[in-house]
Amino acid sequence: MHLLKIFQSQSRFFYTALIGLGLINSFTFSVLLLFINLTIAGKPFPVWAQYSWLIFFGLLAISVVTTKVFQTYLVKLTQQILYGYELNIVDKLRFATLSDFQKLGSERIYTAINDVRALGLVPEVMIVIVNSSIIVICALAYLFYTSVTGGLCMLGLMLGMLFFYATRNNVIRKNLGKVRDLQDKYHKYLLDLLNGFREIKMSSVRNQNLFTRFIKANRDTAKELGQQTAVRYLDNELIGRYSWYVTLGLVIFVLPPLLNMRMQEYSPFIVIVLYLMGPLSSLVGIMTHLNTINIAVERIQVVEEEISAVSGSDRKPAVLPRATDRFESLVFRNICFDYTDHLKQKAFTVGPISLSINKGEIIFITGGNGSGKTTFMNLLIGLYQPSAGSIGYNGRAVPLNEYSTYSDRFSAIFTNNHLFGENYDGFDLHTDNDELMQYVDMMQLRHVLKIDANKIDIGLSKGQSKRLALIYALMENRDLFVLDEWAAEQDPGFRAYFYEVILSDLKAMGKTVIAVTHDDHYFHHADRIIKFDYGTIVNDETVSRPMNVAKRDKLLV
Ligand SMILES: Nc1ncnc2c1ncn2[C@@H]1O[C@H](COP(=O)(O)OP(=O)(O)OP(=O)(O)O)[C@@H](O)[C@H]1O
Repeated sequence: MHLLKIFQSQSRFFYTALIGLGLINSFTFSVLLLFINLTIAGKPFPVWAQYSWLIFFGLLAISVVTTKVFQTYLVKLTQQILYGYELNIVDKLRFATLSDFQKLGSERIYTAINDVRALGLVPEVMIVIVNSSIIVICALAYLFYTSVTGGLCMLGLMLGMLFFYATRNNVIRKNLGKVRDLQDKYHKYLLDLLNGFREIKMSSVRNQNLFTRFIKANRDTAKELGQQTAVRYLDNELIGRYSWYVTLGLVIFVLPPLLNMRMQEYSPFIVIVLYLMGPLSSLVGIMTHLNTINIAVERIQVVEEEISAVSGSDRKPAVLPRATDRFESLVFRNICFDYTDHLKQKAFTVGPISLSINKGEIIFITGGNGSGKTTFMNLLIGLYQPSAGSIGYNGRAVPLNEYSTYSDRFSAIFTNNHLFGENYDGFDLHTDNDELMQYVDMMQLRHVLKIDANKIDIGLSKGQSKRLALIYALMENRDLFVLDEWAAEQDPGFRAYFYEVILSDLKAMGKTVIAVTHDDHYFHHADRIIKFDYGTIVNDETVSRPMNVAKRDKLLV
């Protein structure tokens, strides 16, 4: 039923079209049945008997055309829903906060998008269900018209079969649900294998355990359940088909003596039993697909609701406005962020943090492992929303619904930065772009980067990929640079060049840089050093930065 509501919500003509198809086909199938029985009984068609062949083929043509029109409408509607769901999930996802996205888990998103594909089965399933059910109803009605007792017998038999199938189908659905849960976990293990390939290769125990205890165990259980389900389905089909032959036998051998019927009276029963065989087996056969669709719809809904809840679509601006004002100052007022465990209990709190950052400052963030540096950076750039406190940008408090535009003020390079395979930023990536080539030279990558067709090849070492990320950051032309251990992967020569040349160049360009670093050897190149411990700032001091021009010139050679 839920599926029907989804279709109606997408097209207000859906129920009308469904009822239209139902009425036309009910009429067609009833008349066809009447034709068959009258022919067997040797009676003429009650109206326009001389044109009966025309009526027969005319009705068939109407039914084919109606079904074809409905089918095409349904296919279009299904594809619209299918692609709509896909885009909707991705669209909502991009407005989720980072912490909510991390809680959701990427494997859930992958499987939800896979589930959406199951909706492609809807047109076939719906046409079979509508047409087969109409034939069954028409045949039953005709039987009642012929003989109430016979009709009651047949109805009783069908209800019995329906109960039998419904009970068996419950078990099948539960099994399919379990298979689907196993699929979620399987995706998770696969992501571990693909993302942690190096780590897997480095431990034969880990390698073996991942395969045997997780992937293989998961697939074995799924296979077992899959086999049970397939056997049950086939048993259903087999039982359905043969019980119908048994019904035919009862109609031929038991019904006539029991009800004292003559051949002319019970021949309609035989015709109807034969007439129903095809639709009934189609209905039983389509149950597999129907179950798959229902499970997929349930799962998509759950994931969609979860994504809706975290995406804050109410906070989503229709069009993201670009940040145009230049940076002057930023103030953190008692900002806190709570990490919660699976019971929603506070596990770790970063904050309260109060500080101010002014234009042109070079700030180094230091502190031991787990002291809260990354969390602070994520709060600073608006990826995490604080649980308490407020951020002031250029003297104005930033409301939650402006976080996405607030984030637009920063160019951030994370510890595990990701370079995109496509030019999503729309940069001008051609060798005749002087600005680009100036930054390429600044990063000493002129002979390393392959710049071609408005793209830059991303097959680079970690250090080089961070340099390319800095080129992109420069091309974004934002005022605030946030770098998380950027220099850690650079060779000693380039690291020195970064602290001694690049940072001062950024400052000269009017940039404000906030960088997490452990390179205490270069701390004197900062204007300020902020130290974190146990989630709070324990030291915030201004440093004087000596200008060593001779050394700078040497590094630039
Ligand atoms: N996703 C998370 N879920 C729960 N707690 C977390 C999560 N991420 C971080 N924490 C907690 O927050 C604390 C601070 O983490 P954070 O990553 O900000 O520290 P850090 O100083 O950047 O550490 P490192 O230098 O090791 O990256 C950690 O000690 C941890 O207890």
